[in-house]
Amino acid sequence: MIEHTSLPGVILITPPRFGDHRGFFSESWNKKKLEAEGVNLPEFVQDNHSLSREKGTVRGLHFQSPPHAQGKLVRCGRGSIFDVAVDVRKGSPTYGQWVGFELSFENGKQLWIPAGFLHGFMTLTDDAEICYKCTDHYAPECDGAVKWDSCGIDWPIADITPIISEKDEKAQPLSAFDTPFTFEA
Ligand SMILES: Cc1cn([C@H]2C[C@H](O)[C@@H](COP(=O)(O)OP(=O)(O)O[C@H]3O[C@H](C)C(=O)[C@H](O)[C@H]3O)O2)c(=O)[nH]c1=O
Repeated sequence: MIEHTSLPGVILITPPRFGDHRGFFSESWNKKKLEAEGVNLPEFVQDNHSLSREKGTVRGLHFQSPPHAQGKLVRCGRGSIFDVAVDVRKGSPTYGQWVGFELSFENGKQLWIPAGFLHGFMTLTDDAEICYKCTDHYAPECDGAVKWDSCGIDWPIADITPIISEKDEKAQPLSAFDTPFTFEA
């Protein structure tokens, strides 16, 4: 159920599914069971849900700066996405490094992204829905974005002009980004 990634702190979580002739049941979030596997996540205070209608949509790379930095536990409830985390903590030995994974309704995988990492995704199907838990509330004054194609990410659908928001269109490249996060060893 737990897979640590090449970015320490970023974790893949795959809750078990109990299938039967009707379909399946899964506990999509169970604090006690995760802690039993040594995964202690901060308290979640807000759940988000977004739908991206078309394949090739990119949302991100986003963050909220302190004092409202957010950790996120992301899952894909319909369709499929390529979900990405980028380490932007000042002083981190993995600063600027990224990991990306396919999260889908089919594979049931979830990605835990701690505060101090950028988060973004590219949809691999039409009608991709994500549901994600956040460790702090939305704070527009702390909301920020880094240009989706400025971190060397190997996005799975190459040579496309993704569908992105006006905010993401205007985002600054990672090279110009002055991170508000520090690395706590
Ligand atoms: C994030 C957020 C947004 N909003 C409102 C603000 C806008 O009127 C509207 C769309 O917001 P935005 O364009 O920022 O939504 P996304 O592009 O999906 O942004 C999110 O996508 C990336 C991948 C993330 O990880 C963040 O959670 C978040 O930045 O929802 C709220 O009311 N509450 C919220 O928590």
